[in-house]
Amino acid sequence: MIFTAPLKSDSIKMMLLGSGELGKEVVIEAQRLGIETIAVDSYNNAPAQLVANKAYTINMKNKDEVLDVIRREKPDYILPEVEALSIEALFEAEKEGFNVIPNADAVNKTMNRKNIREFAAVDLGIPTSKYEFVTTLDGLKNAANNIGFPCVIKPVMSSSGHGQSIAKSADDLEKSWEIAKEARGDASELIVEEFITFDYEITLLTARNEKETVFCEPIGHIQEDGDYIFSWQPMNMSELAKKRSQDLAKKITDGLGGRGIFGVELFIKGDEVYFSEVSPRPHDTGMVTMITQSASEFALHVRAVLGLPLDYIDYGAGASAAYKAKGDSFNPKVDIFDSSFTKESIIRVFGKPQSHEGRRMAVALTFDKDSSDKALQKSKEIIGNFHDN
Ligand SMILES: Nc1ncnc2c1ncn2[C@@H]1O[C@H](COP(=O)(O)OP(=O)(O)OP(=O)(O)O)[C@@H](O)[C@H]1O
Ligand SMILES: NCC(=O)N[C@@H]1O[C@H](COP(=O)([O-])[O-])[C@@H](O)[C@H]1O
Ligand SMILES: [Mg+2]
Repeated sequence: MIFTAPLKSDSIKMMLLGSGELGKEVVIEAQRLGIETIAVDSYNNAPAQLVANKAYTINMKNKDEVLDVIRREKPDYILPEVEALSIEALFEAEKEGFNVIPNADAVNKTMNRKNIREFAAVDLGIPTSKYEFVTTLDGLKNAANNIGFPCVIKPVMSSSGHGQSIAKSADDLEKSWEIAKEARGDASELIVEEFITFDYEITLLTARNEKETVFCEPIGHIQEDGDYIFSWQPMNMSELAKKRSQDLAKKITDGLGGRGIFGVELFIKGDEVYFSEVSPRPHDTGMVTMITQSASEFALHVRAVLGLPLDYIDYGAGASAAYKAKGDSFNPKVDIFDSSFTKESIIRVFGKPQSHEGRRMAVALTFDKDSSDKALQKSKEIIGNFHDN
């Protein structure tokens, strides 16, 4: 195939539905290939809007508003970047002939834990934790009893740990019920999951188009309150666990179909691999690829979307540490010492217009040719030296 690059940026259009830190990097990579970018989100000056050709601020959960920007701009590709958006609009857009990445059905399946869990466990026969779905507090109590303690309770629609809790005993269930209600997604239905005492967890970035599927080296990560704080690549795994992880990722991404990169989240215990969930888009833990790979997960996403070859060079080991705001501000600032800028580090400040406690605002990326442990240590040191202004 020949890729005819647009030499001025108005002949291929990509629209991002969601414009956070991940979308910002996608926009930059698309623009590097001459593509026109349109960044849509529910607040002004979202990170990707700061760098895109055009920006729209709309209610992303409103079908008509989403369809309106799509019909007005007529993008060649629509890239959902957040989960909280009108899925009806994506189905309708697809019906009208627009190209949703990877496809509306995959976005629908992955944005709802019930859909993706049943697709993986029932339709594809992939190993997962034990699970039940509930809609009432009594239902939750029953399900937790069946599954056993500790168990993990999550709204079927939520991300970044919102509304999620671990119940250690029956006494915790009412609190878990309340926590789930506060979630930003649809908290009317919950999943109760067996707590997997994994040795470690990974994101297996998997890029696919019609011609090939490419796996990045596995990314290990640490989550706090259901949100990632550190990631490193490569995660040292047994050959068997790695092979099983790749086979599982191939199965789930082939099942979802379409073009793009996917973040397949897996729990590993010995050589056993459990599927947790999958993002049909770049993954936050995958920001580390901006320092470890010649083509980051964002560049691979853009290439996969365009149907271009997905090969790249692995430079070595790296790590990422997320910087989260300590307080609320309309003029957020952070002090970063000179010593954070080394030949083996990259600092990315997202440019979010507003901070609130716990909001991810920046990331430190570090490189170490041979050791992810050393890279991780360096990223922890750098982030530990960030001071709220
Ligand atoms: N069944 C489980 N057993 C053990 N740990 C779990 C389980 N489910 C979730 N966790 C822990 O909580 C983290 C977040 O869970 P999950 O990925 O389902 O939520 P999320 O809100 O979608 O997160 P994100 O959007 O950041 O990927 C997991 O990465 C894992 O560390
Ligand atoms: N785990 C999903 C994830 O990391 N998504 C990333 O966070 C942004 C929202 O940030 P905000 O909540 O600070 O607005 C999203 O737009 C996306 O870039
Ligand atoms: Mg997750």
